[in-house]
Amino acid sequence: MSEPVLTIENLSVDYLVDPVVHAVRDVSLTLRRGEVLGLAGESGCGKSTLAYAIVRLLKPPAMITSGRAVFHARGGGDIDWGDLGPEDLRAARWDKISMVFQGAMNSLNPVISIRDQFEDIFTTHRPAMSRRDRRLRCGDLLESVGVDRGRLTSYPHELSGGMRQRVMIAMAMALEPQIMIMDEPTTALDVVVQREILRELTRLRDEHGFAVVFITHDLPLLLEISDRIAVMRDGAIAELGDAYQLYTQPRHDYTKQLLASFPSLTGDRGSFLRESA
Ligand SMILES: Nc1ncnc2c1ncn2[C@@H]1O[C@H](COP(=O)(O)OP(=O)(O)OP(=O)(O)O)[C@@H](O)[C@H]1O
Repeated sequence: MSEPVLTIENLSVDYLVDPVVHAVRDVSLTLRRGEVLGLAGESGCGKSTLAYAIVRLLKPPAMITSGRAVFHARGGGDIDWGDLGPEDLRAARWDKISMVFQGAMNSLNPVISIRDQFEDIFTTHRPAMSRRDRRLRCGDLLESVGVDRGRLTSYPHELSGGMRQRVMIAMAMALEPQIMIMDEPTTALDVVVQREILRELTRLRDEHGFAVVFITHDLPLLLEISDRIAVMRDGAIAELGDAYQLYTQPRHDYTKQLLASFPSLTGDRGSFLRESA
């Protein structure tokens, strides 16, 4: 069992509306170095709120009412994200933990070339890097997600949705973070493109060893790519376990219900599942 890279302790988030929404309730979990942790659960169960809370990207009326998320640096040393000021948080976000959120591909600025948006990450976070190295690195990163480096001069509208999402993943990897949080990163894409991107992601994870928190309501997909899965219900973790075990021997009634709600899961058992060791 590998060491932890992130520990979430008793995290709770409310939306201060009337009546108050308890979106995340007392969530504790450990993310291990290099693992893919899937977060499953039906719409509205609090998956995105938890993800945003981890990186402190929540805006009012959301409020973290208790708990903390502690990042464990590779060389030792813990960083409690709640202790960071706005500047340190901004710096740590791409560097230590990066994010690809739902519809991220639409967050690319349409009037700025891919290269300029990409290089901006390095000019901001790695100011000492030479222009030549920056360019080289942007091209390498793009190729690592299966996009030709010639595309750097393109504008976002000249790329397909799948390509734009790949660009976002490449950007999220730019500073070699130890954690990537992905909230429905491929939902807007067709199934074939989705598969290709996820295959790339798994390969990149194997190569670079970053941990991934992968959020989707698509349980079959999650079973396929995750090492462990946390099932959320009403803001709390109902069950957390090894993906294969959760599929073959779900303990919680809610997990059983969730599994049963996907017809594809009642077919040929294991046909889409990575065989567990
Ligand atoms: N800005 C907001 N104001 C009030 N309530 C909110 C706000 N954003 C989310 N909520 C509520 O918080 C709860 C958790 O929402 P959240 O988006 O985290 O769930 P989710 O599991 O990610 O859902 P989905 O899969 O649909 O994205 C839901 O009840 C939602 O209605």
